[in-house]
Amino acid sequence: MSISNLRLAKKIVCIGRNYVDHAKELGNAVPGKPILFMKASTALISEGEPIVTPPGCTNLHQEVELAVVIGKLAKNIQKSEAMKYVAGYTVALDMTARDFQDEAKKAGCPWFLAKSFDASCPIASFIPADQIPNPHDVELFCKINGVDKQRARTDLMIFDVPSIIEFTTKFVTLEPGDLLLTGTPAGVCKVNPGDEIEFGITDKISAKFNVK
Ligand SMILES: O=C(O)/C=C/C(=O)CC(=O)C(=O)O
Ligand SMILES: [Mg+2]
Repeated sequence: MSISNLRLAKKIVCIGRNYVDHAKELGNAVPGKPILFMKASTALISEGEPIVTPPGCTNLHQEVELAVVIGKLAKNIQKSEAMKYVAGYTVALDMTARDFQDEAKKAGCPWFLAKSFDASCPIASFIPADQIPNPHDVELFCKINGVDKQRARTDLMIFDVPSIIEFTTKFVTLEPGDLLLTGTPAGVCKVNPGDEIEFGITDKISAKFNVK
């Protein structure tokens, strides 16, 4: 497989509540260890395809996130070795049906439908690792209809990329092409059909998607 074809990812592993301000804006405690969940690969969409509101959802949120692209098979990887397994990066939206998630949280049920519905993971293009020497020194942004909603530097992550890889690969083998979404900063909000969402890594990449 070609690592740069992000649509070939087998798994999309996501980290939740990885920025203090985002954990707080949703009234959550700051986690002591990474919170992991997954999106199906059928969640991936590329520019030109619409973000489709899932049936019955009345509170669809955008979450801009730095995404790490895994370059080689990774199992039980120590933090000190972790960056050798990173082929590159992209930027993604972790689209979230917040009403489904709130309902699932209240019932103590999984977030699967809230997070993994079709078209819930719009992605930009691949950036090779050498073009981002330090993934904790970039700025993420997200605009809705041209208005800034999210803008934050990735040094605000609670768990950095090597810590996430070490923690994840204790439990789950990561395969070439898999995507690791590293959590969203503050500023998530309701998006509506007809909205245009533009997001990216400042001075590196951006992408635009429309909500249907
Ligand atoms: O705990 C919640 O209410 C919501 C958490 C998330 O949706 C977590 C993320 O996906 C994130 O922080 O990026
Ligand atoms: Mg997220």
